[in-house]
Amino acid sequence: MDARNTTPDGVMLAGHAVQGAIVDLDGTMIDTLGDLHAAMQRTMDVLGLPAVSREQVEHRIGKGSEYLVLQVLRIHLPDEQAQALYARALDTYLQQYAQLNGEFADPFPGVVEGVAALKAAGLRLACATNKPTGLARQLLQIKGLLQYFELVNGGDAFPRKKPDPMPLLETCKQLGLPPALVLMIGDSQNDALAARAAGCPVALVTYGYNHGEPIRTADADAFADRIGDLLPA
Ligand SMILES: O=C(O)COP(=O)(O)O
Ligand SMILES: [Mg+2]
Repeated sequence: MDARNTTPDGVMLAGHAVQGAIVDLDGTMIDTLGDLHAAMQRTMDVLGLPAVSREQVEHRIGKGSEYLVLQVLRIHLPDEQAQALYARALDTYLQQYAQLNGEFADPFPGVVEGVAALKAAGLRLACATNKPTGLARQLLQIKGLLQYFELVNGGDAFPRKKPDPMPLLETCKQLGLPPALVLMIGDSQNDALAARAAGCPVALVTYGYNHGEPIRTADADAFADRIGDLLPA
């Protein structure tokens, strides 16, 4: 640990002395819009439904695959028909996604260096995403990020997803750290709400997907243009 940036309680990040960080995946570490759009478009093709735009997908990222698929169906279909098609659409989407995972996705600028710097500063790192765990682990591995994380918990890891605090509380338990000592780093108000409810400090990156809303409207302890900016210079 760099002595300038540390206190007896941990590393100073976003105004809090912390010993660990939980990092979100989509929109925070990796720009997955290309993957999610391609998987969703292929799903629409299989189902014989009209095209879906990148923006329509972008505004529905962050609450898990189930939410994305149902909300995209609802763009074109009345609710009853969307519900009736949902199980088949989700199944198709997950199959299509598994076939292209990582092909149209890349880490955002500064992410690999930033995550490495958090680790080098002595922080315990976990990833908590609403994406299914298997796809998340595979994507982090492909992009050279898996090695930095002790734990990866996806949207299927617990009964409830972010913005519920459960994934963060359970991840803190697995790390063996109290939530107040674990910084949540995310890109959406989902992450901020989950963190506040769990009692974790929270920092938000400014470049991700926030359901089409300006990110600075979310309640956070810090905002960062790059993950590495969270660490004192
Ligand atoms: O909506 C998803 O599938 C993933 O979103 P997250 O990685 O930002 O939690
Ligand atoms: Mg996200």
